Amino acid sequence: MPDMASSLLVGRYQLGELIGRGGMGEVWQGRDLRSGRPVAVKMLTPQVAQMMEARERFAREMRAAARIVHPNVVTVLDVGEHEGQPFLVMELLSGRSLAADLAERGRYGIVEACHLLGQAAAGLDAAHRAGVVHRDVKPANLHRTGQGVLKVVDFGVAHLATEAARLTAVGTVVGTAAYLSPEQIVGHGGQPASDLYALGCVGYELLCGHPPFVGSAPQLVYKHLHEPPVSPSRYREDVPAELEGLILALLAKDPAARPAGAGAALQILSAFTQPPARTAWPTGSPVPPVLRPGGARAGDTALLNTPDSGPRQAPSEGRRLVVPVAAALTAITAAVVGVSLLANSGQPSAGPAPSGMSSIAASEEPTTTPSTATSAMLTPSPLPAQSGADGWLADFDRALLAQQAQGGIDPDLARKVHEQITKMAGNLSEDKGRGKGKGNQAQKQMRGLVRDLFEAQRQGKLAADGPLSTFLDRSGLSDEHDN
Ligand SMILES: Nc1ncnc2c1ncn2[C@@H]1O[C@H](COP(=O)(O)OP(=O)(O)OP(=O)(O)O)[C@@H](O)[C@H]1O
Repeated sequence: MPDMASSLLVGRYQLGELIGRGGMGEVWQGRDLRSGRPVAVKMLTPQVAQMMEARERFAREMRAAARIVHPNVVTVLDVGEHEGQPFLVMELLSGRSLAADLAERGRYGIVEACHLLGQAAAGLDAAHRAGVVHRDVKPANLHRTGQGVLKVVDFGVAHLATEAARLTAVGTVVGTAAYLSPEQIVGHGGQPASDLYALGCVGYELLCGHPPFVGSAPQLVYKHLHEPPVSPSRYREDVPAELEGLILALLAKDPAARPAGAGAALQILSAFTQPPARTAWPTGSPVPPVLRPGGARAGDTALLNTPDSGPRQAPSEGRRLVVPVAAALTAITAAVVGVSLLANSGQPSAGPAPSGMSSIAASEEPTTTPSTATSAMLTPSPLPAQSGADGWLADFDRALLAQQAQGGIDPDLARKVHEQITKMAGNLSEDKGRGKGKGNQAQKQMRGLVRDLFEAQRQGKLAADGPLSTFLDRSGLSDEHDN
């Protein structure tokens, strides 16, 4: 590959240092001279470019990827060609990939693994809802930023080489084939369920320190197709049975037997994570977070209090799951059915919204700003580091998804809130890139959104119990709202 250092792409993107190399190309630090924004630029190798069935397809996939605006998905900013070499421009991430993290740490504690996996599931859920399938979910494509936010990267790039080519290409096969679903191996991949299988492989690796199947490429192919995975609890006995059930369900050979969607997986994972670490409003607001009287806190329960104190002895061969996979699947299905029933019945809606109701809860179309009348009740304070707000929004969205999976929120309201969150995340990301934070405006929007949800709670559109309601209570804004 030609040395691209200091190159100027399409008169706009100035390349700096090389960040790293992968099978498809190189990733460079860069700067968008038009906006001044620091960016990451992925240059595809000429070989990969030649393997592309059509350049229009690459551009089409990248445009699709650019539509996914979510705190757990890297933002794609632009796509182009430099002297015949395709490139894509992304937000520049701090931190490192989970692959690099895993290489150093070996494996994760239960709560941390679920937290990371939950973020990956949230990002994939957003992509699938936007009609985009990743096709190459693996630790190298899950980036953990310096602020601890996980971002799914490399959407839509995997199609550039066919699965068959990737299976035979020396050097690329082992890393990728370890996460390849059975249906991708036989050439029927490219559906959301394939991403769920790969997510299961990643979850397994986070918990056990290695993916479910290891070996040479032909061995991996055989095992993915025919061999049942060894239960994670055989490698570490502190894996809760329900979590093990989820991982094994994700690894089902038959795509139809996997959880119905990434959102369903997220719901199960949420049960194992600490109450979000950043549920407190990220402003350093003088108002302390409101904790529910008697509410459980991270580490209070034996279930959550699972410090990872290094390798443990494998439990005996005879160990059985306390909750079998079928039960976990039933729980997942029930959650999903619950959501669709809710959508049909329109519950828990409490009838038409009164005219003075907030924009989100009452209007058909989502709006970017909350109604000013009640926003004025909340006193905005300056936003902190925008990275803090990123994480807060990611937690917010996870809590929303978990609440939705429980059927505790009006589906229409959930959709609008999700749109608001993704819009705010996009605004924050853009502001950060331009180096000029619209902190006050973003903060106003977030406060307005919280206020709208308290209003929705009063109207019966949001259940008072559940992950989102707990998140709101702990936002530290509830007593501002009550005043
Ligand atoms: N937007 C980004 N900001 C910062 N670093 C990034 C970004 N995207 C990718 N990287 C990093 O660049 C390096 C190379 O990434 P790349 O996607 O080319 O390779 P890979 O994912 O390791 O392998 P492959 O492309 O074969 O799947 C990795 O270390 C990755 O973490």
